[in-house]
Amino acid sequence: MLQLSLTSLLEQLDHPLLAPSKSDGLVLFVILSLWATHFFYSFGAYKVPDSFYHEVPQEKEQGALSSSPQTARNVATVFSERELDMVIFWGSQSGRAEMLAKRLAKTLRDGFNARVYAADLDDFDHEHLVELQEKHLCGFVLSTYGEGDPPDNANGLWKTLHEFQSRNMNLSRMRYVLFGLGNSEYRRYNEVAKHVDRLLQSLGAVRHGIVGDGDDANGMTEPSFVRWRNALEENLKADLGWQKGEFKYSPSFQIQENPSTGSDTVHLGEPYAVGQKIDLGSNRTLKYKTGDYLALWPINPDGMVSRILKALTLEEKAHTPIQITPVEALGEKLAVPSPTTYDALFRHYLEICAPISQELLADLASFTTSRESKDLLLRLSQDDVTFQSDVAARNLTVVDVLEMCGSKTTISVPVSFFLERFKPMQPRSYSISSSSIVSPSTIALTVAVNTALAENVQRDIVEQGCYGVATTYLHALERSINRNDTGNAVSEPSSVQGITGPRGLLENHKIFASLRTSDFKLPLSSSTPIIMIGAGTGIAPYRGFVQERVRRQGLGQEIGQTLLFMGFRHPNVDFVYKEKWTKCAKALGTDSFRMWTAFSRYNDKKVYVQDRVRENAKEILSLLSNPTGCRLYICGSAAMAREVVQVLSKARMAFNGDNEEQAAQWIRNLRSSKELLEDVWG
Ligand SMILES: Cc1cc2nc3c(=O)[nH]c(=O)nc-3n(C[C@H](O)[C@H](O)[C@H](O)COP(=O)(O)O)c2cc1C
Repeated sequence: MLQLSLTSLLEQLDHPLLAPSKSDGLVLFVILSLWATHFFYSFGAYKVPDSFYHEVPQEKEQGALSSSPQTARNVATVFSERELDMVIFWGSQSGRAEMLAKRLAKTLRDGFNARVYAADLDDFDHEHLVELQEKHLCGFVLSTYGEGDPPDNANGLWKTLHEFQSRNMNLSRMRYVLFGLGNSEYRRYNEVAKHVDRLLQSLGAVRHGIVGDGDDANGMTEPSFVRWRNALEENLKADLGWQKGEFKYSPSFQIQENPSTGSDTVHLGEPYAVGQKIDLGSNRTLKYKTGDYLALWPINPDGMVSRILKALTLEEKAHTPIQITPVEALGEKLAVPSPTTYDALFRHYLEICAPISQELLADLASFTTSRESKDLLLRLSQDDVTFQSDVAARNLTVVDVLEMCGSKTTISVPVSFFLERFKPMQPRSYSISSSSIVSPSTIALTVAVNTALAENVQRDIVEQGCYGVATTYLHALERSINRNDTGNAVSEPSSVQGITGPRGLLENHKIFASLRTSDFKLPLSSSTPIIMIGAGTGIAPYRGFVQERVRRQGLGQEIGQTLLFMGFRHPNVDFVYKEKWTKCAKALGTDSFRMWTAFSRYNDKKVYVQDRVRENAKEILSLLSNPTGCRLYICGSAAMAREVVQVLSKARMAFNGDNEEQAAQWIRNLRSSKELLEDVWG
């Protein structure tokens, strides 16, 4: 997991490096846009994979739940002082567990009229768990990362529970419920929740209900969570005597319209991460390195913003300054800046383009006064099959659903609900696909865009469903540059405000972005052999790698074996950089550079990149045993990476006589020595 301190997260990118120019980066982008049109006509809408949300800045404020700073980090004191029924802790890296913990707290508050709060694990010192009383119920919503590791903000709990175990401590007064988030494509599926449960059980703590598990691999996180929560509600009634009352929405945030707010203090869309004002413009010497990431802050398109403002009848007040404050007693933290405006809130600070969940649909039903709308929302949300076909398959967003319900007369959703239930806008990380020595002042990205959809969105042609917010934004930017250069609009992007940014900060095609370093780097010596394996946009960093090797060869350096394995769907659809690879092959010579392609939708026989790896496994193994070193890269989906690793392990067993454990150890060694570098998602 990559980490960045928030202060270094963003710079205003008026440095020429990150203001896209018409050269390499954008030429590249045009090529890709054309490719992407075909690609997505055939295979559906583009969604930015969850794993692009690499980091969630964890708030470091202390004691949000307690009145006294001395006792703020002691959960037992917080329970007593605030007369709480339950605290639900989240351990989350990219925000999903956090969101679920907050939702659970809200559902239990509104449904049971209980005093339930969600809290960041990092805000507490967990040795105080021993002071809990039996009436104090704890909830844990925990995701798993890396090799079955806890998310950063769960490290404290992890360490404390291990210490408790080694000291034979007793937690028998502790009562808890637990839901884990993971992805069964990973070897250690949901390991953190399972392990925390084992630790708590061994310490004598009492669990209510089962350990819930949401599997990202098959999109089951959401339905599993809802099922687990429904069962939990039954447990709370049966075991703890909690009583369900009439649903009563209690806003966690107060919104005050304040037209006289000084305009200088209003946040109009400048990047913001919890509690942090982002430093704009302090760094004028940005430099990237081949293999780094560009983290881009996207902007929701005008069409979506105006549709949501209309659905909430806020159009007239779109630019009125609003002050947002947490309702004190609830202790919920605000993840967007205040004061701001409704327009900036929906344009810059909330992820309103995400696909709507089953649970959100059900919750929207409580805000409608129309029987018809209520029935529609409940029907769509309660039946899994109908939800899949009528909502999920169409990638519907909250905006689509509000429009389906008609005007404000039939559904009136408070803005506070959006603040509670929608993720704050997060930057998307893209592997940079240019070489810093070949193209030091222009960054190239390899991005798949549904161009037809993106253009409709930019032209305000109402298009239902969600799409990649960042890629649509990049596409609009590219179109805007082309229009300006030729004076001849290719399309007429209406997202002018989005493109020029708040207070015109992004005029002349600038973007809010930051550089993120990575380990995914070329070896120091260009004579070291490299093996690159990737599929889809996973080939992005390899473009930069190969460019760099060609340049180094031009400078007279010796170039080691350079093997490239690429997986695409169809040679005429998504085989990007075809000519570039051919040119590189010529430049480097076939002694140094060789490439293999695998197409999964070309012939009757589906061929995947791992099949090409299998065919060439002997040579790959031999290069990896090169005494002077070799580097193996895998970039793309986690499923593909796992298959590739499996193929190599099997080859190792076949050719080197390893048993299964020895082959697994060989892979572990490659990883720890950084001879094997992986950049995977999903
Ligand atoms: C880099 C990375 C590593 C992951 N490692 C694991 C893993 O070892 N085991 C697992 O079950 N899930 C793993 N996952 C899946 C996450 O746990 C899952 O996507 C979860 O919903 C993320 O929740 P969060 O947003 O609260 O952090 C990994 C995800 C990423 C992006």
